[in-house]
Amino acid sequence: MTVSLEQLSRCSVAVDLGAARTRVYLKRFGVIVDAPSAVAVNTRSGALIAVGAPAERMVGRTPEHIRVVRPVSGGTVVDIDMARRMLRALVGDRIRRAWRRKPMLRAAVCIPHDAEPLVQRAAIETLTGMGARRVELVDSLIAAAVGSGLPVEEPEATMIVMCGAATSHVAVLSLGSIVASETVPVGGEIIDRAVIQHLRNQHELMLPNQAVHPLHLAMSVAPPGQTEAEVYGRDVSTGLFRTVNVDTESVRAAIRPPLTAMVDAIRGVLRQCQPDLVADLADRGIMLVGGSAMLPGLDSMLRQATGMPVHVAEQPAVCAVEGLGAMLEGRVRLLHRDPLSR
Ligand SMILES: Nc1ncnc2c1ncn2[C@@H]1O[C@H](COP(=O)(O)OP(=O)(O)OP(=O)(O)O)[C@@H](O)[C@H]1O
Repeated sequence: MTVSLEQLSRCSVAVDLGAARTRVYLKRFGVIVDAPSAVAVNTRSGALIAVGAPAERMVGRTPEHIRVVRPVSGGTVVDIDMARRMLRALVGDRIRRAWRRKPMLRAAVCIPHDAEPLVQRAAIETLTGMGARRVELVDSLIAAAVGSGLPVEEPEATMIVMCGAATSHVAVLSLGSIVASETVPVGGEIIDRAVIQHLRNQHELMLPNQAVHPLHLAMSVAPPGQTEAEVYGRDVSTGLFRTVNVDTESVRAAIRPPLTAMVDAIRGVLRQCQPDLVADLADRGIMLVGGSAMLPGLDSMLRQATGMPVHVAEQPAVCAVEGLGAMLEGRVRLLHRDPLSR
């Protein structure tokens, strides 16, 4: 997977198809889509009922003939037809009209660092099926590093930890390329499951999926000293609705075990690096990107476990698509002329 900045500057659309969210950047407009990667379908007629946020709100609330489908899993398009229908509905008229006017339209897509050829093919087919004549693939780690403002083109090591929904990637970059990397199957979904399990064990409460995010938010905005958050759910034995006050410290403790895999991956990547690179990283530290980077306390936990400075990107969730967009707009300069390679 190699693509030059010149090839990217000819693209007009950048797409990041994630397990949790789909993001689209339109040249000269910026991010025009940032929506859940979810589609609600009528299983009898095959008709699309809702896409994005309205489809996600239906999860767990659908009658038998409606199914909420997620066409992307772990950064891989698993249902190409549904992914195309979802993208078409999300981008709306703006891109569809541009696509019709300019049939030679090129698109750039973020692709997971370790993507197999079949995964690459699925991403390309999704976009060509929508009318793109050429699709450029860019490593999502490089795109996110650019989007988070890391000086990827410098002869200096930078470390990025991309915390997604299904997976997290740890990588060290230097001179526009990835020097060392590891992927762990830990992301927001596993963390949410650990929270749900904790409430079931400690409070005999079945927490609805939609209530996990407000709990994260309550933990992040809790004033110092306030250690409780109110959550609602279904009582395991009576089946009735009830609310409980949850000790946020115990929730933090419950999510620590899955996060240790992330720390192990950081250590593994450091072991693969030359001492000069590790010395750069000791100064510059780790940049956290991806939606799960917003998990309250993740940065301090990683700081404590690694002894390195840890920073969260300004807009961690959209770093990859913003970085790819910056490449399309020609806002990225590389000191060397090599293609952006893995
Ligand atoms: N404020 C927040 N606090 C904690 N977690 C959050 C927050 N906002 C989003 N998340 C989590 O971030 C995850 C989504 O991250 P992101 O948008 O980077 O995923 P994605 O790119 O779709 O996934 P992947 O890279 O795995 O394909 C979800 O699991 C969500 O629960």
